[in-house]
Amino acid sequence: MEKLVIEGGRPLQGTIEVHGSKNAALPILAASILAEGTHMINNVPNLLDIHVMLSILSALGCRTEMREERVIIDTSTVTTSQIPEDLMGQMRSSIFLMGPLLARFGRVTVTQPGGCAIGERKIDLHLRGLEALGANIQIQGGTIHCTADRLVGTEIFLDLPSVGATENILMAAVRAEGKTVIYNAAREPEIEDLQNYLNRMGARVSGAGTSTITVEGVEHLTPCQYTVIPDRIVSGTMMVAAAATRGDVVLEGVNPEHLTTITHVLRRAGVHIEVGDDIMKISCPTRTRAVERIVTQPYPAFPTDMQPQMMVLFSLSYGTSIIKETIFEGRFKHVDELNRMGADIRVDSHSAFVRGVPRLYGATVEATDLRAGAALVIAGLAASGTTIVEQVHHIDRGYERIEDMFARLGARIERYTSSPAAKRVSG
Ligand SMILES: CC(=O)N[C@H]1[C@@H](OP(=O)(O)OP(=O)(O)OC[C@H]2O[C@@H](n3ccc(=O)[nH]c3=O)[C@H](O)[C@@H]2O)O[C@H](CO)[C@@H](O)[C@@H]1O
Ligand SMILES: C=C(OP(=O)(O)O)C(=O)O
Repeated sequence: MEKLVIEGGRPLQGTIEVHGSKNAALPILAASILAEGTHMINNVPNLLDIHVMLSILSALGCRTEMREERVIIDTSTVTTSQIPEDLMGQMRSSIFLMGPLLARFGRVTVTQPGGCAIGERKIDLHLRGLEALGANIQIQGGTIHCTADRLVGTEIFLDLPSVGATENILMAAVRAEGKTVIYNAAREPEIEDLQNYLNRMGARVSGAGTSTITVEGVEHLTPCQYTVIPDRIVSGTMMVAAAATRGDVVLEGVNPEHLTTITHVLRRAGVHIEVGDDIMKISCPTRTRAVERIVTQPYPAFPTDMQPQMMVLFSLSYGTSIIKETIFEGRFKHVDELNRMGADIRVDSHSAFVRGVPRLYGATVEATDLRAGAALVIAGLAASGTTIVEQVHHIDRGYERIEDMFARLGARIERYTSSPAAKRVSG
């Protein structure tokens, strides 16, 4: 069990480069199955979820190798289209293998995916989309058997713009016969990145980034080299951390277009933000002010993956802010932990009422999921005294050694493996 120990109260200062996007890299790695041969994917972050995806690809028979931020995958040696249950359960993104395996081999067997415990997270839209393309789906106990002699393009209307369902259906449709149109598709930048990778391999996809995606099926795809986009949630987390500690931070290698909503909310709170082509400067010399109300919604609205982190900033702002969470019904688990650090947050149904306090205080808190964990780290950086964040493995799913990232900006943060004697020190 690892924990982070943070001595708070130091403004973050300096320059840092943001790593590649987890949520773009995961479906892209899964999509490599669609084309037989050797793929080279660059700017892949060194994260727990990425290693789980590589383990799944290896279990299927692929040869995989990760060197620094480059992944090489040879998909010509696949021997099975059944994903081991223990790997399926380690993350939500294991479900991304369904579409590609079905499209290439005509069959796939999976169990329920794992992932952050932030809500029910059904997969009905994934399954219905694959069925619409011609798949036969049998569910026995917890196992889902999916087969198809052929996939045929069709019109699919998603009841809600699910990111994962859009990506899964898209990956199956690229090798279906004829034309598929996905209506009410999710519009996240990671879907556009997947479209670009698929098209680089010879697919004919258009419309990603809008709510209608059109796919003209092709028989064959060719492996290629591709570079993943920067992680907009890691970028946003660093922006909020800079603001909450009243620091002065430059982020390099970011895509400011993907951060428009977060930038807008931070500016309303009084944070200074300068924007260049792939660089952003965040400074916050004085205490921020409340933002009356934000609502998490599908892109381009405010992202649910930034809700816990923004709650920390609001906890320290003048006045009362309201945050409404509309995507995941169980994504307020960080509230109790923040209140233990001196925050004043009350949850009523899907809304959190955040009354700003002048100061947070160090405490021992538990990361219940990935972004809740990131929020607690920010709270610890801004708080007076010592904060211990437990269950760090959740944070490692989405941030490349978060303690190193913040230590480079002057934070006092250390990771302990089992006992303080076995600590690894940063900063
Ligand atoms: C790896 C990845 O990219 N993860 C992101 C992806 O997750 P993920 O793809 O799982 O999120 P979805 O967009 O699918 O989920 C949105 C909502 O749709 C519901 N739903 C989804 C699928 C389905 O078949 N049935 C159904 O009811 C979910 O329970 C949730 O309430 O988008 C989320 C919403 O932006 C982000 O928080 C996650 O970081
Ligand atoms: C919820 C997240 O990831 P996942 O969908 O992989 O659980 C996240 O990245 O915040």
